[in-house]
Amino acid sequence: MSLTVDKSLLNQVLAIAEDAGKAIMTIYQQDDFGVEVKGDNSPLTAADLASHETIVAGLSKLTPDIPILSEESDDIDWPTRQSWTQYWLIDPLDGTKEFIKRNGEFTVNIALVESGEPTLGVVVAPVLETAYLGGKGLGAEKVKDGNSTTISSVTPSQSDVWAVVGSRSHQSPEVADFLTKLPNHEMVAMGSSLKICLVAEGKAHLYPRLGLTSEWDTAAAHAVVLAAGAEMVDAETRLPLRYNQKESILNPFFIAASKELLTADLF
Ligand SMILES: Nc1ncnc2c1ncn2[C@@H]1O[C@H](COP(=O)(O)O)[C@@H](OP(=O)(O)O)[C@H]1O
Ligand SMILES: [Mg+2]
Repeated sequence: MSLTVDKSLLNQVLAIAEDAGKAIMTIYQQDDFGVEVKGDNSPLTAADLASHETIVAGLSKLTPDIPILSEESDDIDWPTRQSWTQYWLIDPLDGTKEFIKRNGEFTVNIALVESGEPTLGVVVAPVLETAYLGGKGLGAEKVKDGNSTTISSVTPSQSDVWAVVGSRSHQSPEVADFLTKLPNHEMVAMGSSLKICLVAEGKAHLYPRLGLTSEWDTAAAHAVVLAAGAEMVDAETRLPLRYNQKESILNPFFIAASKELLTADLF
């Protein structure tokens, strides 16, 4: 069965992501949630797992034939993944470090990837009560307090101070070096996929991620930013970021910005 990306599918996926957000909030509100350290040294909480279970149950019911790759069930070999033309790529709790710090800057990410391209994405920030949605041919929107607004990326004019967004918990020397080459700019620190969403809604002009991420960290917000008129490119080749093209699940270093800014050859 092949899925059609439409408004109805987007809303059904939003409902699943919101349910996952509720499961996370039940744990967020507890005085003491346990934190484990995973094999890759990253933190894991009961909230990551509760969100994972909720999303897998919801998507399996919605689309029983479409495979799911989650940060919390990533043990699927490359020959199997390589055969997928359509799959759900999810990060049940992106920004686990921000969750543990209780600063609200974490998200639930659900993306549909088709032939390497993220064609539908939902990013929910449960504490901020905000959702970002986007789909190919559907545009991008932000839903806050039940109100939906259309969002689009913005290109800075020559006199604008560029708003550049970067990770709150994972800085890199490469980003520090990159910033020295930019025109007048200010840096905003933010956790999780919210950085890409800030580019999608025009609150940030540029997000240089010159550090490691995995494909589930970016796919959902990537679909939103594409629908908002921006792009995410490999920082070296400047080609659009693609998914499920290789055995490693790691993304190359990348840059997110409006298409116009990326083609202006200013950095
Ligand atoms: N060295 C590394 N290798 C792979 N992914 C990394 C990484 N350092 C950070 N990340 C990813 O960056 C995400 C957090 O992004 P940010 O720093 O922008 O808030 C983490 O998501 P999780 O919180 O889902 O594990 C983690 O997957
Ligand atoms: Mg993540």
